[in-house]
Amino acid sequence: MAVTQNPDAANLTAPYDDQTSDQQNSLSFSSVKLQKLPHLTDYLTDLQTRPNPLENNPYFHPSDGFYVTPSDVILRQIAYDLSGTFPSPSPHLAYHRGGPRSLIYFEPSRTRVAIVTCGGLCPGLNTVIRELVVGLWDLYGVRQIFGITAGYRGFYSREPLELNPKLVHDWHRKGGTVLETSRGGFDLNKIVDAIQDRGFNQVYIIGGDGTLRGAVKIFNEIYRRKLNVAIAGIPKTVDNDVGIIDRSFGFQTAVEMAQQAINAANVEAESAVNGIGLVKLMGRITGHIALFATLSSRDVDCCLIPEVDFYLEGKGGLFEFLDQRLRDNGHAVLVVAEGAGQEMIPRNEAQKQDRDESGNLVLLDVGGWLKSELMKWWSRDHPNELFTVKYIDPTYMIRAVPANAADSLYCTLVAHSTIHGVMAGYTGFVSGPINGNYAYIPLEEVAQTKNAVNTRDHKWAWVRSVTSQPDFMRSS
Ligand SMILES: Nc1ncnc2c1ncn2[C@@H]1O[C@H](COP(=O)(O)OP(=O)(O)OP(=O)(O)O)[C@@H](O)[C@H]1O
Ligand SMILES: O=P(O)(O)OC[C@H]1O[C@](O)(CO)[C@@H](O)[C@@H]1O
Ligand SMILES: [Mg+2]
Repeated sequence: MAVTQNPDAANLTAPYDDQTSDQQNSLSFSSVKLQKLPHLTDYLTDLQTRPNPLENNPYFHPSDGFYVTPSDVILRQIAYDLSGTFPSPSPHLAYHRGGPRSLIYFEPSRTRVAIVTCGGLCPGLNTVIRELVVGLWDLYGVRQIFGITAGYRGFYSREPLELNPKLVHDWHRKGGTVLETSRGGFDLNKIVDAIQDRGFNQVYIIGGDGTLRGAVKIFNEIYRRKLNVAIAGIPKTVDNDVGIIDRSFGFQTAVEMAQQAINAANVEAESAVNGIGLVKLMGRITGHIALFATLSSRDVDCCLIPEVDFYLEGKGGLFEFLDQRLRDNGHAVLVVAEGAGQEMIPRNEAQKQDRDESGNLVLLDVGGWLKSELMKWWSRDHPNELFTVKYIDPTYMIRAVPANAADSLYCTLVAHSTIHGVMAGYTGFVSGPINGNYAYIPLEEVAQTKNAVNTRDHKWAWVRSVTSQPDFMRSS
């Protein structure tokens, strides 16, 4: 078999820095910049290729166009203003399209796989693990597949769990992760030593922003040691705080689960005199769950997220708004993301330092604080009127469930897309949907990019239009 260099490197990664502004404003192939993807051949130049075994799989009949080539790309941006009023990004960023390649860089019988889950739970974790195992086994004939238990620390402190399709066949029905997860315990050298000692040559790391930052370090160390080991990240973020990809698996399930809490809050509020239903939803630094749950509910009067400052008292404040809603409707429903309003809640010195095992700041309970402030406000301003606040905190109920149908489909596609990329020799990458199409994105780029709610785009305007809530801009 011929010795092959990374086919993408030579042809498609030319710099496009020196364009004129006219060229920058027009979308042509010459103004598209393909994001370079690390490949094992970047540092192991004599790797052999072999035909994709799907070629001989009795259930597959690869037709023309079945295999994805290095020139198949997904554009990052799909909305453009052709009048040129707003500058379009230049160059137009593109990523390699996910999918099977005609040549692969791994001999299936010598492939040894590790799969690990880290960070908080997310609906669909078990489905992704299941699909990785079944996909590697059925599509590529890989037989040595192991689960690393208890997150990153499991690499060096636990025996790997051998996985096969029979063992994982019903895992998609279970919430959580059968492999178990944890926070903290990231010891780079011990992890890479364990990967080397146990002979793993493909490592699939499923986790959120922290996990992906750890995966970048693992990839860099593997690169430094020049090991024939591919590292792939699969973004898992129920909060949807990881950038570039459309969203994570599990996010839609969490939004759907949140409806039960909002419905209950609405029933309680409607059934009381001057009733307020208050729901706190997950969202440490981003308010996507609260935002999407609000948009899909129609019963929410006000949505508070970390990206939008708010205040309680005075003109244009939350209390004035709620006073009016209670006068108009007799009840109101408030949805608050857990990371909202944190700077308004008094913190003692110990609470200022309080971090979880991974170093994430431990948040104070914004729902409990809001309830108590609401009660104080009402008894001060309306001492003789009935008032009720029913506070619902569904916390883990929105994430400790199996994925819904849409998220399950996502889990299958992301698992298979990642397997195809790894078998093709890509490493240090993440697979995820960009504008609905699965793409391969450099791990480092994803790990560095946060996905905050853009309060200047249409989604936040939709929230304002369904709730008619204040913008909390103080008039001077
Ligand atoms: N900057 C970092 N470098 C190396 N490892 C990290 C880094 N940040 C976090 N980790 C490790 O990644 C793992 C998961 O991190 P974390 O608990 O922050 O969850 P996460 O992946 O961000 O998921 P989520 O935000 O959904 O809970 C932990 O083992 C943690 O030690
Ligand atoms: O209690 P745990 O497991 O640390 O997880 C809580 C955090 O995890 C997240 O769900 C992110 O995964 C946050 O929304 C939440 O603050
Ligand atoms: Mg995180």
